[in-house]
Amino acid sequence: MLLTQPNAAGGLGRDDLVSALRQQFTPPLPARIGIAVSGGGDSVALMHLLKDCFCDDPVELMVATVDHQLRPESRQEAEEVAQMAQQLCLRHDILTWGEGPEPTGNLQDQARRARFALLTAWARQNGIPVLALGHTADDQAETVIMRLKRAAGVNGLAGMARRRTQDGVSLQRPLLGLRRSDLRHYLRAMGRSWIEDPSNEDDTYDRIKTRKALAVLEDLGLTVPALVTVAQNMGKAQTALGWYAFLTARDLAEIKAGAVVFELRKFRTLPDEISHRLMVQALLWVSGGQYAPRRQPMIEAVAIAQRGGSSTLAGCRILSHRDKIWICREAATVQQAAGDPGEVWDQRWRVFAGKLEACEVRPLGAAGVKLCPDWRAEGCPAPVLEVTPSLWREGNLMAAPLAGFANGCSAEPINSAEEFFASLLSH
Ligand SMILES: Nc1ncnc2c1ncn2[C@@H]1O[C@H](COP(=O)(O)OP(=O)(O)OP(=O)(O)O)[C@@H](O)[C@H]1O
Repeated sequence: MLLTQPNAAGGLGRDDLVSALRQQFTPPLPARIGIAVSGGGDSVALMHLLKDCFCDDPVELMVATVDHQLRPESRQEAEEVAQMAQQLCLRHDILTWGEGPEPTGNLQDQARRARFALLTAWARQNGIPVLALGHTADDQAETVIMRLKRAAGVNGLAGMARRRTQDGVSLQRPLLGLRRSDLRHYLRAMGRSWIEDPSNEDDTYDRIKTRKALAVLEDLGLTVPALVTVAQNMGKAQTALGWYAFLTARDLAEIKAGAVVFELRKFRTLPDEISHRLMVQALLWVSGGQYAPRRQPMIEAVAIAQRGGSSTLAGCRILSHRDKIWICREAATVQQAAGDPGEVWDQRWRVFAGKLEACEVRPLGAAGVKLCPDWRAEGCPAPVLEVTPSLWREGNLMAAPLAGFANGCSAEPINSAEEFFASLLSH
């Protein structure tokens, strides 16, 4: 829903905004809601409106600001937000980025990823299940334009999700149906201040250029509400495609020895959009990665697999073997993985050593597979077993639970098969 009707004063009134926001939180209400406030107008408005929204409910609001330390004034701005929160009697924390190694590459992207990591870690530490972000309809429209520029598909054009889960925290964007101008109008009317980030005028940023271009496009009728509607329509198409991909996976996919396995004959006949979705989620599930590989390498990898060939992508090996396609870990990525029994190994397995003592968990490797006389009985190609965990003592293979040599040991996957299937519904 996009609220646009102005009141007599030219913008949505406080009550309209509070009621629009309240509708975004359906019962049961969480006991705590975290609010990510940069100090900009949107997130400051979010903080004030949420305070009004939940004044009669047993919901504790807590605020956090990330200090990226990328501008000299960032600390002071974070402290200003702390004061704003204090005036509303809300607890506020400053989370500082930059204590790790010097970032390289795309700084904006890294700052964004670091911000989400810091905010979700803060939420988890404080028992906060829901974290509210201040993205508005204008941000959504800008996102759609920026993704059009990258020739995005359905998922990209669906824009930012109203809700998504990251690291066990529900990230929500309750202002996504509201206009930036209405929020500024509200803040001014209530005599509230916010911080104007000077980079919001900096044309070297894509987003700022897009914001200015949108003002021109409005004259052509390519308005924020129209772009938000496109995002909503694409969101519905995304849900439908996710559902179709899920049902397809139930029909042609299985999980074996930590690998995702597709029936080649059925996989070949799928529409591109569906084979692509299955492959992306298989790669993410196997590698534990968070971001889908780029579109072109993905298209090539799917085409190779459909022709019965093999390739590597995103830390995984895509292997066609007889009538199946196997997506398993790439040997080079696990070669050095070593750990103790009981610990998480390669972020995906936990190996239990039974009565065996003084063993180390390592990949089985090609040499290890040859030491397992019954490996063929497992029905997996050797490269799939090579990257599974096994137990070693002083250079001797003691157990390979996934290659027919359990020796009283077992290996449990950290991510369940159901998580693979469910991931198709949410992407
Ligand atoms: N440094 C930060 N600390 C906490 N939350 C942040 C920070 N930067 C961004 N956010 C969150 O992400 C949302 C969108 O970020 P974006 O960079 O588009 O906003 P902004 O221009 O910094 O400010 P605003 O959205 O508040 O006007 C913000 O509304 C806020 O909820």
